[in-house]
Amino acid sequence: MTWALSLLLNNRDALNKVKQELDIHVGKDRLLLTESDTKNLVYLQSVIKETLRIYPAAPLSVIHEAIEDCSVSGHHVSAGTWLLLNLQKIQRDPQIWEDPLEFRPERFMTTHKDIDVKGHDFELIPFSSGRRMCPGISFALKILELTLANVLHWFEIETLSGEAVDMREAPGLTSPKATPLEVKITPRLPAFVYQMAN
Ligand code: HEM
Repeated sequence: MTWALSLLLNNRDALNKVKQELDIHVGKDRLLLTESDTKNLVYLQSVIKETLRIYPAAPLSVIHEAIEDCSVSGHHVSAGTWLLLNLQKIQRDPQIWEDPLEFRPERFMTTHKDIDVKGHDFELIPFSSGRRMCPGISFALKILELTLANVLHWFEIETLSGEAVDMREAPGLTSPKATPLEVKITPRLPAFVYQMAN
């Protein structure tokens, strides 16, 4: 959530496209979005994929142990070896992704429109892949979509100083930001919509 909001604040064109999509598919006369709304928000879904590509919540997988001798890209791996996947490195690999550090949700509507995060496309595996991949994937994606969509529907969001968000990462198991994201929020919808919800 934090990285998605930070990326959108630093990429106002993308933020405006999300808002346009919300205006078209939800409108400004209703507050709460539900799951049936989010399926129409294809640009927002691309924003989430692109965020999980550049800033996967877990940059490294959990430790896996080879149960038998095997070979990975020509490297011999003995049974019992502990293996970690560097998911972030794969997802930022310039041999696979053009301008990998650029935030371009449009990739997932054009050149990479058939790539998803469900563990089948090995260039994008923020939830890892295979039998031990993240069991929380469906829950995480739904909650991300719903929360991000609702927050961006309800509020105009700006940085406090109007300056770009500091995108430095801190070391950690879960991709923390080096500095907290601080934003100012103001209502985006007409007052009666918030009053109806009380
Ligand atoms: C955007 C959100 C999330 C991301 C990107 C994510 C990513 C991951 C990754 C990469 C792994 C390691 C898998 C492997 O090494 O093969 C993992 C494991 C796991 N995740 Fe998630 N996760 C997320 C949210 C969640 C949620 C919401 C839950 C629970 C409700 C959850 C529960 C777990 C569990 C239990 C494991 C360990 C699975 C095992 O070792 O068998 N995750 N997750």
